[in-house]
Amino acid sequence: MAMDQNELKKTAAIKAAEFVEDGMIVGLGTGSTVTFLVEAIAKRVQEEGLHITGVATSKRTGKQAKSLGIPMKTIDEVPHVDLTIDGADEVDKNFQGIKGGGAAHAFEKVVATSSTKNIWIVDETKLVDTLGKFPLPLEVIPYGSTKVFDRLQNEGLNPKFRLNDDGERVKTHSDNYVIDLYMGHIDHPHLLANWLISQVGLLEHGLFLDIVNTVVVGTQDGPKILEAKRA
Ligand SMILES: O=C[C@H](O)[C@H](O)[C@H](O)COP(=O)(O)O
Repeated sequence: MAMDQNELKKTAAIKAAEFVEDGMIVGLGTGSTVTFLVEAIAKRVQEEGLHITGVATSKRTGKQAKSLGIPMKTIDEVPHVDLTIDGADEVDKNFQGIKGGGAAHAFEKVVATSSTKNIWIVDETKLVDTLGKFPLPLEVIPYGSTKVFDRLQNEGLNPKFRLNDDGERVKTHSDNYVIDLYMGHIDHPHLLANWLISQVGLLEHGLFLDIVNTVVVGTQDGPKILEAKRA
């Protein structure tokens, strides 16, 4: 019987947990795939006596990891991170990706860019030829956010403030808004990333470029480890 998306995510997460080694400081991403990862790492901590320190990228991940007995520190309390494992919303053939479906991309990028190695865990439906079908998340400070929004609209980037089920604007952990760009396809991710990050008031975007060299993909034939051929 075919595995559903959640089962595929779980197989990728369990496989990726094998990359964690004794003594490591491990960045733990955010999202449904990472929930399986945290369970798998916690199992190794409990059953194998694996000693690690976790660094969470969201309150949700931190709470889960702590409750399962993984010793945790904040990103500001550790000198560096050895390995970060996180989910992603889209990954292209060059291992460039979109993250932030759960609005955690700013914290995730802080941890990822402090990490010696980064691994993504995804199910096979997230592998794409061109990024951008998944709306690109931005984190924008509330002050002047309509000005940022207007600029994005004038550039034809099709922005929408992200709303919760009550119709209110979604807030990140830093109390900022999320604007999603409904672009359909992103032909030049680096150019777009550079333009976005130069916009005042726009704190961070969900393009994660040249960050990951290993992707563990949950497929119907089992988890597959993809390695980028990057210098
Ligand atoms: O902000 C959320 C993160 O970037 C997630 O890693 C991403 O959205 C993937 O989430 P999920 O594993 O739930 O599909």
